[in-house]
Amino acid sequence: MDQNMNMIVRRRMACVANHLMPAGQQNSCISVSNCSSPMDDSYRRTHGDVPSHEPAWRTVNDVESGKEFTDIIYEKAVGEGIAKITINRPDRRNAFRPQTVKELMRAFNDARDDITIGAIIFTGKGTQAFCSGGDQTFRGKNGYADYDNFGRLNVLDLQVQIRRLPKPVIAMVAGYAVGGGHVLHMVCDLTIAAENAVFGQTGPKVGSFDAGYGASIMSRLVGPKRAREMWYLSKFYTASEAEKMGLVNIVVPLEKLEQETLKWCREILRNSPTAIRVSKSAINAADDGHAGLQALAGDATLMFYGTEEGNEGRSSYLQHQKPDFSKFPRLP
Ligand SMILES: CC(C)(COP(=O)(O)OP(=O)(O)OC[C@H]1O[C@@H](n2cnc3c(N)ncnc32)[C@H](O)[C@@H]1OP(=O)(O)O)[C@@H](O)C(=O)NCCC(=O)NCCSC(=O)c1cc(O)c2ccccc2c1O
Repeated sequence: MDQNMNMIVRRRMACVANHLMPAGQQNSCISVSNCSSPMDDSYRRTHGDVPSHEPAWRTVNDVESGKEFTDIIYEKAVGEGIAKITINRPDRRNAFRPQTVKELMRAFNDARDDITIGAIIFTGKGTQAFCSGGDQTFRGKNGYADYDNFGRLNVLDLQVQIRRLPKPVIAMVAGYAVGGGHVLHMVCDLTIAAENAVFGQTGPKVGSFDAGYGASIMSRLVGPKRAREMWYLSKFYTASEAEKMGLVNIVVPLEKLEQETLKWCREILRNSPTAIRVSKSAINAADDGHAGLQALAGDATLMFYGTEEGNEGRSSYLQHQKPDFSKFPRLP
């Protein structure tokens, strides 16, 4: 066996051994990219490597106003199914105010509705922060208020939107992902972190807490003991600590962050969109209760409408005829 083959076999065995270990005991130093990239299986030979070119980004305006967004940048990669949504308040470490959240929701909604988009990157402008949570200068007695005389906690709606969005949302994190910004990366499907990323909750330090997804999804990701630690102590964690805790998928050098994130997006885009859509709703289903079941069940209906059996019912109804369901097998 030549040296190259030897290495491939050792990596494959390490991956398999790691996969068979009980959850929580896996060797976290074997990163997914190390597992998948050097493989020389038939799929890889057929499909080749994931392209690594820089995409041409096209800026998308706010559909509601027809003008440029003020607090975010919304882009789509020309000819590829990738959207990128960037919080653009770097001087405040990308803290969000209600306007930021409203713009984010409109961009995510557009990316959901655009059937050419299959993966959405969510990030922050610059290298110092992904997002530092709610902008405390806008915080009042009943939430965050900018252009209104009343407060709101509209980031909670954004969290739900990302969780239910039937396409993968990938958090691309450089610098701080703290407070409400930490919750935002946790609700994303995947997190790709730069080596300079810093993770943590800050709420208890500034008189706040997120007792919704900020607690429940975190507890699922890192386990209840760690979740308590993160909230009670409000410590910060390095990217490599976060990777070991299961908070992030991979850590890469800062200069490779976007390249790696695009690679993951392109890898996803090579796969079946329906399989990915149903995987997302299935992974969320049990934790999300009725809302989770509804998303998964909606996927089943969506697919059923495309079948002959589904169409038999619809067309018979429209033609005022009895449907003939006898021609469809009652499968075991
Ligand atoms: C993120 C930091 C650790 C970065 O520290 P660093 O030293 O690098 O930078 P500075 O601290 O000097 O920051 C530069 C500049 O930005 C301002 N800034 C940073 N973050 C915020 C912020 N969140 N709000 C307002 N302003 C911010 C900072 O003041 C500086 O400005 P100057 O004018 O002074 O130069 C560090 O910045 C930091 O710890 N930031 C605060 C993090 C934080 O506590 N966030 C809020 C947590 S609460 C929250 O996010 C939240 C929001 C919600 O909407 C909720 C809804 C429902 C339930 C719960 C919610 C919730 O908890």
